[in-house]
Amino acid sequence: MIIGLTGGIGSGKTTVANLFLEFDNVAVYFADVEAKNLMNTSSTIKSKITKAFGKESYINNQLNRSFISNLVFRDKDKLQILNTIVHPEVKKHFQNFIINNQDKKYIIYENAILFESKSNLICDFIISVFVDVNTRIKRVLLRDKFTREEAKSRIKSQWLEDKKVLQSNYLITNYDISKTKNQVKRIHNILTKKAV
Ligand SMILES: CC(C)(COP(=O)(O)OP(=O)(O)OC[C@H]1O[C@@H](n2cnc3c(N)ncnc32)[C@H](O)[C@@H]1O)[C@@H](O)C(=O)NCCC(=O)NCCS
Ligand SMILES: Nc1ncnc2c1ncn2[C@@H]1O[C@H](COP(=O)(O)OP(=O)(O)OP(=O)(O)O)[C@@H](O)[C@H]1O
Repeated sequence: MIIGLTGGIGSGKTTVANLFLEFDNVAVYFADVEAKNLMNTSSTIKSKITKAFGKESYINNQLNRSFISNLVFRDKDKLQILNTIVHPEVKKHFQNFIINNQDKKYIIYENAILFESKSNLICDFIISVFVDVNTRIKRVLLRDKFTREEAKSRIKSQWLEDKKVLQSNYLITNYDISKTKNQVKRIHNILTKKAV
């Protein structure tokens, strides 16, 4: 059983995904982490990115993230090009992860842009993590070196939260972390029964 776990930047998906990782028999795939690894290791992705965005895309064989983010979060067409290069490879990589984790009760697929990349289509159920946009911006500014404008430009490149929540099966509101943990336990109990 594949469970999509999504939410906009700074909503707390990774925090929630790590809570699911504490249960036995649950595997978690962190799509953004794997995408970043693949962008540095896959020769297919590297040559396509270099062709699309130029040689400056890589420094010492590592993705030049500030260069790419300055391009793609200001220009929807460029973001679309990047997504078209990266996402098919992530999807292939995830298929292998599924094969290697067939013994698990269920697999959590954590992805900031689950709906935007149409990865919701491979999920049996979807969980959205939600906090209001001002809280998200505050948390992102605390966590990253982003400016407020950089955080906002990423938010603009993602779907509105309402649209995601309406298409989700479960909602986790992530303010007080102890309440978040209770919601995770409740959903885990439901999913464990469904997986039998
Ligand atoms: C564009 C890149 C190089 C910018 O790197 P940078 O270090 O500045 O930001 P970082 O990776 O920490 O991303 C911050 C947040 O931006 C959002 N974000 C990342 N990629 C995307 C995207 N393709 N579309 C919309 N939002 C995105 C996520 O909420 C993410 O947590 C990087 O985000 C990237 O490699 N993105 C492509 C991989 C991808 O699509 N990941 C999303 C899930 S597969
Ligand atoms: N309930 C909470 N209370 C306070 N801070 C929190 C809470 N949940 C998460 N955070 C913090 O908020 C920040 C964003 O959380 P997290 O990295 O889990 O979000 P995310 O949705 O995965 O973001 P991104 O899309 O950018 O990867 C982190 O610094 C995290 O420690």
